[in-house]
Amino acid sequence: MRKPIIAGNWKMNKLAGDGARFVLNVREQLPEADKVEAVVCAPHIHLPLLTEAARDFQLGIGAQNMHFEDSGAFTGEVSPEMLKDILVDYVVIGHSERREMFGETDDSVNEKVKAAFKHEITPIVCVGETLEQRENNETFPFVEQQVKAGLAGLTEEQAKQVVIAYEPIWAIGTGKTATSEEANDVCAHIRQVLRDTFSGDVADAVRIQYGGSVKPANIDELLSQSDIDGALVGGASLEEESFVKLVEAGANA
Ligand SMILES: O=C(CO)COP(=O)(O)O
Repeated sequence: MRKPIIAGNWKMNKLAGDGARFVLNVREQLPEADKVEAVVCAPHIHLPLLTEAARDFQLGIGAQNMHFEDSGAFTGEVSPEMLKDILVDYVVIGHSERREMFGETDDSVNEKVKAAFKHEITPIVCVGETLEQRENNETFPFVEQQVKAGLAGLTEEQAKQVVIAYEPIWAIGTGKTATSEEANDVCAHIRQVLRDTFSGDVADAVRIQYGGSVKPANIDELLSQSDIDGALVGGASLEEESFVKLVEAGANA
């Protein structure tokens, strides 16, 4: 049984103090950590306050990006070593907004995934097609190559720990959700790719999240699907009440 993982992606929202208050407020309301993994991915500048607020409590704190080098002349960047130093446990890698707007490529995603493992940070690797690719029936091959390239060179033990977030770009922030069947078909295909590339054990172990306009009203149906093990949530993760509801849905899935 794969433990569901519900992660909020705050994107470029909230001030640090609001973020810390959010963590302090929700931590008592979240369900038992043995039933669900709850994570909040916040802007870098919030992370020290958030990891402090979440200390001794089972709410994971994640970054939304990082560089792959430990240190060096990379003005404006944050390294995996710096994230680990302030007790960050997760990092979102290859979000479509970073691929579209900040030049993230499959190669840089792969470098970052390997760097995350070097520092024992769990990578949440994002994949997903554009509307045009979906309409041209390119979803499966496109997502397949994103998964293969992103996870290239990992050992089986590392691959098992990766979290993959399938986020169809046309469903992000648009209010359009893929139907749960559409989402599940792609997640099942990703699992098949993991089986063919690594092994059945890896395919059985990897958690695959769906992301794109997930909210309390639609999460149950998404999580009831065979190959959807969680959600990566933007807008609906910003309010405490709806974040708690989403995590509760994960615990009941
Ligand atoms: O991009 C997303 C999460 O990473 C999805 O965002 P929304 O939930 O706001 O559609």
